[in-house]
Amino acid sequence: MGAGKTTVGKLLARRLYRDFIDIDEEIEKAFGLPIPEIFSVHGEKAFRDKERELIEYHGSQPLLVISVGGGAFLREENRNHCLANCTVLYFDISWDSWKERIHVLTETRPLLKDKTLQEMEQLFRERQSIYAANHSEFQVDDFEALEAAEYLADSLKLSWDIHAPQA
Ligand SMILES: Nc1ncnc2c1ncn2[C@@H]1O[C@H](COP(=O)(O)OP(=O)(O)OP(=O)(O)O)[C@@H](O)[C@H]1O
Ligand SMILES: O=C(O)C1=C[C@@H](O)[C@@H](O)[C@H](O)C1
Ligand SMILES: [Mg+2]
Repeated sequence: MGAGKTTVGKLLARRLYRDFIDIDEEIEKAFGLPIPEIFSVHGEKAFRDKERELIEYHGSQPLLVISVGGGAFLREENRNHCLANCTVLYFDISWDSWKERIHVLTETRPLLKDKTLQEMEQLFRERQSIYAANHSEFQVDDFEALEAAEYLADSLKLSWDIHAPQA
């Protein structure tokens, strides 16, 4: 959560000439409400069910850059679907860097609401293992968003050049 998937994903899509889909934004459109209100009015389960449905749909479309929400991989079906149909990039951020971002995250991320710093650290650390379900890890700490997008675009292009089927 808050590692930069939406910010960098949007920039990366532009560099790869791909359309960009942000699953959180699609969920908000589906409910016609911002995320904190979806959680308070409909509950987290309704949010997660819609997230599941939209990941299944968009994650099956070709040639997209998709940003999922920070909790999407808590569900095994989401992990399996993305791993089977997409190239999954994990944005790894250290606790020290993440701590600096808390102030911009708390208003819009209901799971951080009313949590102490210690409780946030616990949530941050207990989630690390689920993010091991990926195809490639990217350490975001030392990159500005634009640099991160450029680095990822170059890496993906290089990997496509190396692995492209021979004509
Ligand atoms: N590389 C970066 N360096 C500094 N700040 C960044 C960077 N990437 C994103 N940010 C800032 O961090 C905040 C969270 O970024 P963003 O919303 O892209 O995260 P996210 O991974 O999509 O989060 P979520 O999992 O909640 O969807 C934003 O305020 C954004 O401007
Ligand atoms: O990490 C999470 O569980 C979440 C992250 C956000 O992207 C949103 O999907 C929502 O606030 C939940
Ligand atoms: Mg996001």
